[in-house]
Amino acid sequence: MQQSPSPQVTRTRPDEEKADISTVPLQKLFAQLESSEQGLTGIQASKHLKKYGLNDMSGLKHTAPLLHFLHLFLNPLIAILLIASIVSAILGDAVDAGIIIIIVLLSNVLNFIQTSRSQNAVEKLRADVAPTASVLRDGKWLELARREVVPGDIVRLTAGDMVPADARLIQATDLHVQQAALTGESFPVDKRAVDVSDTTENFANAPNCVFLGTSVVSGLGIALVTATGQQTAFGDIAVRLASHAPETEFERGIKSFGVLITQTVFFLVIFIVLVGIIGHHQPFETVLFAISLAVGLTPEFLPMITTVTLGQGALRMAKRKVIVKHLESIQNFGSIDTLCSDKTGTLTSGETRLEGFVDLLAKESKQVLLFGSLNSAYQMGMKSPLDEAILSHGPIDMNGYTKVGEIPFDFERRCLSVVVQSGDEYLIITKGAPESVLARCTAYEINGEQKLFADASDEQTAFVKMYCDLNSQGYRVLAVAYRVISRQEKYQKNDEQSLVLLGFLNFADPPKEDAARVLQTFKSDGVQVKILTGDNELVTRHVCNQVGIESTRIVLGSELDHMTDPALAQVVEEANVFARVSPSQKNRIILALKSRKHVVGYIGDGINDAPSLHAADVGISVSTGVDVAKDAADIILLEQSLQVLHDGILEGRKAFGNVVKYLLMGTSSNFGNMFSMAGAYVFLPFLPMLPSQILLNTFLYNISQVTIPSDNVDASYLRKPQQWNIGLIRNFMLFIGPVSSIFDFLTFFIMLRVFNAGETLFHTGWFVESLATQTLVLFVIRTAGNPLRSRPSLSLTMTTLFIVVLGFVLPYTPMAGPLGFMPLPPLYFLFLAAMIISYLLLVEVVKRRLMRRYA
Ligand SMILES: Nc1ncnc2c1ncn2[C@@H]1O[C@H](COP(=O)(O)OP(=O)(O)OP(=O)(O)O)[C@@H](O)[C@H]1O
Ligand SMILES: [Mg+2]
Repeated sequence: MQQSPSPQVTRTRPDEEKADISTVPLQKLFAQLESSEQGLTGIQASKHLKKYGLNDMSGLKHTAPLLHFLHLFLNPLIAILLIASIVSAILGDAVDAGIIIIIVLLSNVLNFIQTSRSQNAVEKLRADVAPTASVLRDGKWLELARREVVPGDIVRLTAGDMVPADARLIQATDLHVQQAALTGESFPVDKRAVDVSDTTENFANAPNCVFLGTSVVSGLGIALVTATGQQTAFGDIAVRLASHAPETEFERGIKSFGVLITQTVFFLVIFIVLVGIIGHHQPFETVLFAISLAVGLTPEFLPMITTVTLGQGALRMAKRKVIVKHLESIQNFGSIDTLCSDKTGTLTSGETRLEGFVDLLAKESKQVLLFGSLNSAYQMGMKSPLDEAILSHGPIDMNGYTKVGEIPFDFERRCLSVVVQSGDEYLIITKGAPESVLARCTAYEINGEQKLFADASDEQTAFVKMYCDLNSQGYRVLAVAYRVISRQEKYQKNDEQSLVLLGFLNFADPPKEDAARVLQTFKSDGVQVKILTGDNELVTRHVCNQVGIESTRIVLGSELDHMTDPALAQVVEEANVFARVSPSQKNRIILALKSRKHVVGYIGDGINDAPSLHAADVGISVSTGVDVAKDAADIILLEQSLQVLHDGILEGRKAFGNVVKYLLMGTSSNFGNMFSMAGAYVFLPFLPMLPSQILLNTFLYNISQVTIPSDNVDASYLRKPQQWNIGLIRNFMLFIGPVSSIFDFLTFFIMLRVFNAGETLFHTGWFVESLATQTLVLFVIRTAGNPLRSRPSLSLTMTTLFIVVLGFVLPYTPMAGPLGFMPLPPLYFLFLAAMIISYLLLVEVVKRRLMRRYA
């Protein structure tokens, strides 16, 4: 942390009697503070942790892995199936029941292991970017995970931090806190370590308390934590803020898919039970058959496959320096078609250099540099790249000036002031965007001589021209102004008036070398980039020209204020560059883009970016960004680079592509199979497949799918943003399902007529056929193009072929007896080969049509 010069610290002993404001008795906490200035000891801290729980909204509740596992058996279908098998075992058919139970167990074990493995891996990644707090423990300042903060801890607050818990200030220096989330007031509120007797009225405004859910805009504070997690005063608001944005298209899609399947399962079960009652079947057998079919139909591995695919995507992204905070956001990440970005640090290097400090005659001026430096050095907000540039310009003698006050920067005013004492005089020194500063000036100073601006003065026009010329050459410009002010308890925004304009600071912030090239790759991959910057239009245009962003039309923040939402929606479609926009205007632009059905990504690293990071479909921040921004983001880049972001987006598309493959498989081939089964049940004198065989079939099929997350995705698929397409999935079910049924019925016919099959031969023949067609069709469905041109991953090929071969050899193994199989006549395999080939060809034809329609 950067130590600010001469912080004037006010220090008060808190009065415990009067300020009992939290759920934890303050007396006790302060007593501990008295006894040591060391913070809590590790032992005390862990005691408190046990007592008050983790500092997050979930409290200490952590479901044990065993519970997770058992949860898998709570699925009603699985529960009924298990009960039914136990009954069946008691009634006599112990072998069959045993097989069913074993398969269910194996399925759940596989499911559980896969899911928890990828969840753990993702959890680890997330821990690396988890928010931290600066906490005093055993006399040392530590960066601890924010959830480990406990009541009684002493925490340190600096600009850009999120307040980690409810706390009472012990020390504060020019501390300003943004608590819009609590009070709606967007201008930072100042906080002091004072004693207050009455804290009951308008609690959030208590000047000596800071709250979870707020953030530090400027200044320093040291505070004693009084409440954490669910015990915090405004915890519920914080929960709402932290809680994830509305569910994504993908999550909605998965849900509606689930509903579709449940309905189908429901009707299928009723259908079979009815047929069973009317027809010739034993009731118990019927029930077991119906339930096995239902289990076969439900894509029970769907959550697992989604988690594993997204999890592997997250790991691959991490290798490319992109950390995903919420797995679900990967899908949105791959769907981004519009990327909104700020300018500094993303397009430009962010290593801003101070190039000039001039008076109003455009001559180099030591006073402009001195006043600029005083302002930058004494302000305790986030040091912007502009401040860093001023401070790294070289040593400046600031002796004789002590700081007495500050009016922090905000993105609406675009300027900031410090008040310094020099001798008996107090000066307010303001620096900021030239138009903002000029608007607050009534005079100007040349060669030490002050003159008032006349109304509509020529001088004013001349000064405007001065900075505009610099801007057009690509320089960023700040104006510096000052005036003599009286000693006041507190300085406020309206003290920034009647200022005297002194001169300008100009900065170079050249574009990144690879920016133009990377922007081109975004374009060719279907992502349009829009620039939303707080900087002015001249500088912005200059940078845009250099990196090849079309900027004939630059929309200004001031124009936005006069636009209705529908008009804005039109404008955001056409314009690529928005300059001098405030945080709330950035937010409006994003909402407007969303209203036009764009999937919007927003990348930003500042306090001012937090609202937009929330509003966008995917908020992207950088590991060096402020806590507030990282908190609001879904994705964190370990390097502020558009290239990294681009790579990440492609990984996101890949993960999404693989989840969709699984769904298409589940809805088409698997679904068709189960359907044929129900159909066969109507006319066959025996069950078309035994319940245990159905489950084995599904289990093996599922195993073949477990490697889908590792599969390659076609380059053509990665070339454009991908969106959830329930229409495609539904039509796959409606068209590809029946295609597989055609071949199933053909198999039935041949089994019965050509091979005169009895029950066991029939079961065996169909088992082998259905397993082979069901799994091999993956090679067709996994690509929108020609399957021979698209290479599947090695592991996917291996598992799929292994399962097919396993199906072929099972009837010849000792397992055949218990499973109810018998060897097949050799002629059958000839027939099977013909079937498989024509099936795959037919699916290919239908697939092409469907894919083209939904492309
Ligand atoms: N520390 C500062 N002191 C004075 N003025 C500042 C400071 N930081 C920013 N400004 C003014 O506020 C304007 C907006 O800030 P800034 O450029 O950081 O906004 P932004 O929206 O984050 O844009 P970007 O990141 O694209 O540059 C700047 O152009 C500058 O005029
Ligand atoms: Mg910025």
